[in-house]
Amino acid sequence: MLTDKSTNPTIHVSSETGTLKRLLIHSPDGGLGKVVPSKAQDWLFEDIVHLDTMRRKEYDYYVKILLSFLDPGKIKGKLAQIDQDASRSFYIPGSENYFNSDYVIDIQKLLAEILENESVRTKLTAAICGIERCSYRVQEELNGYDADELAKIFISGAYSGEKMLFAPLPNLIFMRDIGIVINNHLLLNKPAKNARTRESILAQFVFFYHPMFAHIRENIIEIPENEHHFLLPDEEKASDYHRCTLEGGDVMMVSPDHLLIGCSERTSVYAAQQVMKLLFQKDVVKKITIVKIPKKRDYMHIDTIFTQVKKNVWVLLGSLARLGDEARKKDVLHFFGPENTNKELRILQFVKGQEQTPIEIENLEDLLSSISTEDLGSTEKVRFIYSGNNEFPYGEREQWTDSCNLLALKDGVVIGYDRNDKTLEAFRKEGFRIISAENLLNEFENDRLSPDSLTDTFITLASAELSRARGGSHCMSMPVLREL
Ligand SMILES: NC(=O)NCCC[C@H](N)C(=O)O
Repeated sequence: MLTDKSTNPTIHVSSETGTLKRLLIHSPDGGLGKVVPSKAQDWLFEDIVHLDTMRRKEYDYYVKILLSFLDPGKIKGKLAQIDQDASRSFYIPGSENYFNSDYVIDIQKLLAEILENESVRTKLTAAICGIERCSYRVQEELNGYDADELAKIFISGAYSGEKMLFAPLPNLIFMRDIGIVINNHLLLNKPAKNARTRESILAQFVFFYHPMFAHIRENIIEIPENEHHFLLPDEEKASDYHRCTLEGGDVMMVSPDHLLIGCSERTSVYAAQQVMKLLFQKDVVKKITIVKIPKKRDYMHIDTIFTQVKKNVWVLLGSLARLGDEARKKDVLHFFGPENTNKELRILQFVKGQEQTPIEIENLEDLLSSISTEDLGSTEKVRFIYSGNNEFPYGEREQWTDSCNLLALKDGVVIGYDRNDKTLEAFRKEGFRIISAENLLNEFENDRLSPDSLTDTFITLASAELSRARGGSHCMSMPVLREL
């Protein structure tokens, strides 16, 4: 494995809760403030958002917490000064006071860096202008912009004078979905929704051209389209068995040998099969579990239904798990229900070399327990925390606002939204400290707590605006380096 100056790898992820060392993010850019009601749904937002509130009161805290854990020198002792700056220049790539961390990295910064290279700039500008149907003259004009400005235009869709050129990319804040690190390989996505196509082209260029990924270039995996794709009638093309789409929220690296892939509204069975074939061929993992969830906007990706909190602790949506199955079976007439009502979630596990004889796993809890005990070797009792404390109707309500979508900064220390009261109550009952990002930052600043000594903690993030974008902390992160 290639490394940076030290002997440590720069890209490697083989668990969901090992101490996070480096990740990609994207702070909400001007494009989010330009979503109009008539396009909100097409652009995969449920509502328009108030950009300034989303930044200052919500996302900026996410960044400050990430820096406190991953690159404390950038923030320690400077909190008051950062908070006083009305221009927020600390958070804006390319600005004078930008935090410019090598560990908490905004993709906009990497994009600007690759655009310094003339040949890359020309190619990427042509690619973007092609999909956005820009005239040749616009293409020439764009080529003349400096790298920082061009990166901003490609992401926000607007010139700095605010004039719009093409649609914004409001979903780029959900970095998880554009690619996923699997051990020392990087799997690129194939977005299911048109609104996310430009994101994946930008990501492709960043991963293939930025020096940060140069040593793993051979390890970048792109999923091949069905070779007969262009010959198929449109309705067949759309079927799950021919459509080739995959988004990062459906891929979870749970242990060095074991990968989960969700088949969902966004990730097709065909793409999952292709990924399985490639990863087994390249010997990247030994076991792949396919978790098929209902194709429903509410669920979107598997990371909206469950995430890992600690080696032996998971948060999940009860109605799709064993509890939900048991409740449905109590309904005496379930037997006559439409096919699949009684089995909304199916799990098949494939082991390399025995792909023809997969094992069906009965329910989510059984799968997650086996990951904790067999894959991760946890000897402690496996615990499940249910969305909304599994009380009707809070389980579904809080799942919709990302109660199950948590990012682990280290084993047992997670960050998630503050609005899911019943889920937080359930965490408290399981012995977790609940503390707001703002209070925790003050505790760090005054040396009353430290990231290293923190255990079993749920850090809450204000979420009135962020949750309208339909994703949580897990979705907003793309880990590239974690300890085991
Ligand atoms: N991994 C995730 O679940 N990502 C959330 C993506 C939300 C975004 N508005 C979308 O619909 O694609």
